[in-house]
Amino acid sequence: MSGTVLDQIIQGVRADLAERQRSVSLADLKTAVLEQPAALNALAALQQPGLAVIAEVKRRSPSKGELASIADPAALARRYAEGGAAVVSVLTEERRFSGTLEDLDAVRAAIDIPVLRKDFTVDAYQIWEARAHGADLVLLIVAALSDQQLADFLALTEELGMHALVETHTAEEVARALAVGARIIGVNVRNLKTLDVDRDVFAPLAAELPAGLVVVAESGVRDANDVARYASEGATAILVGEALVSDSTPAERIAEFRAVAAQAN
Ligand SMILES: O=C(O)c1ccccc1NCC(=O)[C@H](O)[C@H](O)COP(=O)(O)O
Repeated sequence: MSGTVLDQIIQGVRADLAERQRSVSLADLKTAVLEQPAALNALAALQQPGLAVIAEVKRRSPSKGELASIADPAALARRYAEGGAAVVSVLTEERRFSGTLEDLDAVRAAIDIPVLRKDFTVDAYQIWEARAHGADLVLLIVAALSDQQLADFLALTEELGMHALVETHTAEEVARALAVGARIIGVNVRNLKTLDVDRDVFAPLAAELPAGLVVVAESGVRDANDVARYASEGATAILVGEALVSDSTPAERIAEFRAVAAQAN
């Protein structure tokens, strides 16, 4: 298989997507969307005072392999919500992350805070699918999309009453996210093309972002020191996977992260 890690992931995502498209038509998804309650306001949840925590349900990853078995994603999501998470992120990519749309359904049914469908969005079908499964927020990775796709997918997301976490990793990607009017911008310190994690990536990119946006520091949060650092560098939210799924008391960890950030500012 050739190309970057991101290219390889997307190749698998497209193959799995084609399979789902064969079994569930877009028309059926649109009907399912009509039957869903309105999306929760993830933007408002992320704008509440204090550092917002997006807590991720993540079983495995290309960089670390197996992280946690997570037999009951709903139970984990409830613990995240009890700890004060603003949003729960559910990885639904199957090949590399062992996530499923069933995980999304289970989490959606278990909590009443916004849910992020975390996947590699390359087709509008996935946005309809996210809403049909109760998601309030979708991920748009700038590196994986053209400017036109980014604008179209953001517009569709908002038409469906959801919000988008628009993920960047470079100054050029930040400029592209701003150009389409993204209001929730993530800076992923993990380079999805190489898997390198470099926490120094966050501060200069966060400094480019105008006040009033939700600025999410994504990846590489190991402990309270990392949280304090991201908060002092301008993060208004953090997205945490590994540190929470490998902790026996994730609710307490989230509460600790929020308390630490309050002191850092
Ligand atoms: O986590 C990976 O190895 C990974 C590899 C390739 C593409 C995406 C990847 N992760 C997605 C994420 O952005 C993270 O799950 C998320 O930011 C949480 O990261 P962490 O707290 O470091 O688990």
